[in-house]
Amino acid sequence: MPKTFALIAHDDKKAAMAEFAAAHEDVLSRFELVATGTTGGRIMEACPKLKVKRLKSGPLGGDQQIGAMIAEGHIDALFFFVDPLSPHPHDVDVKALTRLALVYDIPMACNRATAERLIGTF
Ligand SMILES: O=C(CO)COP(=O)(O)O
Repeated sequence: MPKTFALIAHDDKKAAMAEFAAAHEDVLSRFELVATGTTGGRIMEACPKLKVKRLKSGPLGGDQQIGAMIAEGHIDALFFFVDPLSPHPHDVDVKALTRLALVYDIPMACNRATAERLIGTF
């Protein structure tokens, strides 16, 4: 059974996420991928080889959906490029998601520098 990665990026970090995914397209293509709605669309535009299951957009519940998948044991790593310089209306959902990643001890990369190191471990 292939492992599943969750990919999420705040608006100011979506370009970085698309670049990251394109740089690691071959590695990512070996895994099941889920993403919040807009992030998933950007990744698929940048990476024709990747099939990404798109959930709801973050502010409309996508972060919560990924949190639920973590709680149910369906996520093996979380790549969440967080923008620490902008306010987000769904900040409580972001916090709930990162909290569940901590509760369930899921490898979590919240910036590109960490993501580059984490992806190298798979
Ligand atoms: O808001 C997000 C993460 O908190 C991301 O959602 P989108 O990928 O739909 O923009």
